[in-house]
Amino acid sequence: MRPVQAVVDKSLAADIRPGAAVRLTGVWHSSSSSSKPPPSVESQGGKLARSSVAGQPNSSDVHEQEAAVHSAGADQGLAPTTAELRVSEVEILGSSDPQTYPIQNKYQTPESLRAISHLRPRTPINSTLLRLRSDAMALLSQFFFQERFQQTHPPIITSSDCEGAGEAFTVKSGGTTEFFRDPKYLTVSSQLHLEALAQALGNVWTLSPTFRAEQSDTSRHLSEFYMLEAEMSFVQDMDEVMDLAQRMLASLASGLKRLSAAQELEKHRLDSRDPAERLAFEDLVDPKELQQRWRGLTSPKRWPRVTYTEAIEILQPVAHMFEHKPVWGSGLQSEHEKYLAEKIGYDEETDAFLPIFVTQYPQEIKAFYMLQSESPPPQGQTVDCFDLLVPNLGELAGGSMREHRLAQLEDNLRLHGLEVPTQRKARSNDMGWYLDLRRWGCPPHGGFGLGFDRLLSYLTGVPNVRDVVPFPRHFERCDC
Ligand SMILES: NC(=O)C[C@H](N)C(=O)O
Repeated sequence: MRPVQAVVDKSLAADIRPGAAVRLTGVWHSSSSSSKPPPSVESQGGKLARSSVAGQPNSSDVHEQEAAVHSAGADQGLAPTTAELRVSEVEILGSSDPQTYPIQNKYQTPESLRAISHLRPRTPINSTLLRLRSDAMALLSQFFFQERFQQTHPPIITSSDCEGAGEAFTVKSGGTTEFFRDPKYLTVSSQLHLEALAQALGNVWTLSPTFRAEQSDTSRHLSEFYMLEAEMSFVQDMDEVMDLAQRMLASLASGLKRLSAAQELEKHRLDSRDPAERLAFEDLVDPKELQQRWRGLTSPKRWPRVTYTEAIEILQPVAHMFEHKPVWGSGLQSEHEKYLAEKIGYDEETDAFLPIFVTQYPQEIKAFYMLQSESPPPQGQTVDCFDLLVPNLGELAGGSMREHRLAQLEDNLRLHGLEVPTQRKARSNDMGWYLDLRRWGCPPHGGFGLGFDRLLSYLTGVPNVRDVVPFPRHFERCDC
């Protein structure tokens, strides 16, 4: 769709109250004669909502604009072929009282806008972010379609906590968990179900809502978030999975660059003349760093891969910089992850931040389903897994090779203190079904999960993940 801009005389502009839904009719001025914008456009809350009727533009009749009504928004993009509608008639379709309309044409803090998440998408910056989110979904679908992955719908209500971290929300009906006979949970990861589907369909992927009852009130955590998960069958080794993650992100970033929402975001970033443009732009990542991120994502270089053991060796000499001491056998803290991403990921030659893969973590601190590494370091047994780390944010994605052999998977369950089901029982709440997958023809396989909202926050430089989702849910907040 072509971006359009409405130009309204001051006399008519007075009729367009902040928040009102209007239809604007007039004459088109177009810099490209091939396009055919409609004779009128509709606008809601200051954004052009949609074109109403198809028709022929008339580009002959436009003079210098007298008043480009930015108070009414009327701004759908910035591409050079922007069409201008010189408005001669304003029809009010839905009135709005400017005295009580909560979106003011002045700076409002991101926090105050989060409190009105039902109206926040009407602000220029937020609607741009949500359009960019939509573009990203379309590009990812295209990428996986081209890679011949099947998109699937794994369940939201599940019988197990895949990650075993005790962070699952329990599903209740009328105050009890009786509805399904046994307690059920909102999914923390679709991985186990994707494994079942990958055995049947070949490579699969999903972008699904995921839930974690983590009491982490940070700019990186949501209780309801979207996770992109991919599972590959018949995989030789984990390099194939990491290669896929890099290809996917590179293709997404280069696709986004060409679309108007990303360009529009750049315009909002640069244009601070209109106070409304600055909405939600507090603590924005420095534009130089943002470019370094995008250069890294689209770099033809292979992203660095270091083992967890090597990472600990890098961290230990600078242990004084951290609150938590880096020791082999403990998880990497987010301060460690950020340091590693900046230190290892910075590519001087291209002035870019390449995301980095940290691989082979100790088995004890990782999930039961991961495959043991064949040649672990002297410090202890590790598993074939990876975390994808980026500067300022830390972990963006995590993946692994899955233990595909029944006996070894049972050993892993024991090692993690989990129950080993002997035989699949109908209606049971245990992991029997997951072991069944190993019982009958399980090829080596692996996959990853990537936090989609975190990715958008990384791509846009909007530091708080709550500002790239329409209705954020997080610890102690679920307002509408
Ligand atoms: N699909 C995945 O590999 C994601 C993994 N289960 C996680 O939640 O981190």
